[in-house]
Amino acid sequence: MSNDKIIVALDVPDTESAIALIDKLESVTFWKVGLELFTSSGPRILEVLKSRQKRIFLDLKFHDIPNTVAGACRAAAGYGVDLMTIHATSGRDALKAAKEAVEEGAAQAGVKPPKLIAVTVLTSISARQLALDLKIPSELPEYALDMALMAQEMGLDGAVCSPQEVAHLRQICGDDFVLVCPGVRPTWAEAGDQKRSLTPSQAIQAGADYLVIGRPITAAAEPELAWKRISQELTTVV
Ligand SMILES: O=c1ccn([C@@H]2O[C@H](COP(=O)(O)O)[C@@H](O)[C@H]2O)c(=O)[nH]1
Repeated sequence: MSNDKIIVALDVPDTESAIALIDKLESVTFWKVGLELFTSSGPRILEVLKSRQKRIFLDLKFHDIPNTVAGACRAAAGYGVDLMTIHATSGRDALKAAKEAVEEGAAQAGVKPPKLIAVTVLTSISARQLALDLKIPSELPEYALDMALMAQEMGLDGAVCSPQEVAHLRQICGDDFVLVCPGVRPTWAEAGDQKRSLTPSQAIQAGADYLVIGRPITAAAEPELAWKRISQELTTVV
């Protein structure tokens, strides 16, 4: 089991902290740039990663009307990243417009189009919160599946889901649909704000293509050791 299935979340406040971490964790091949770092650093951080031949998940989780998400996706696809996100709850029209815009933006920039994947239900939301706070009447696993199926129908390449739903989504959405799981926690790590977790080996065994792991590595006293422990755990997965 190769450790290129692990995407490390570069959730740090600025470019300098990001570079320090990238250089410390040399054997990480796939990094996620999210809202915090992209807001502070802008596209510069993507150039840093590309200059080191890293793969990039640009996780900006767009959520807006079709015209606005399409504009954002067109621009972001031009950066030459590998994966991008939109919230499935943007709706059918927005998902379709976003997918078309990704293809256009990449073609205009002369780069390979990134895979566009839809966030189903944030992994920080519990079943209770989905019902009581968000007033969604469906059971959480069914709702996550419905969001993934809508994204698939609109031509998206995959979905973000918690490790607890990934087996079900894999079974229904098929092997070609990219399934990316955050909310992954080794037994020795704190859950923090994640509500629907499994361990790295459980998540891969359940059918995840990629795991997104941040704080268990990046906030560890020794990030290299944490990364090694997780990589080692995955070598046991058959
Ligand atoms: O449902 C989602 C979607 C995205 N994320 C992102 O993944 C990482 C997880 O970081 P940890 O430190 O391992 O909790 C983070 O960047 C989130 O923005 C998610 O957690 N859940």
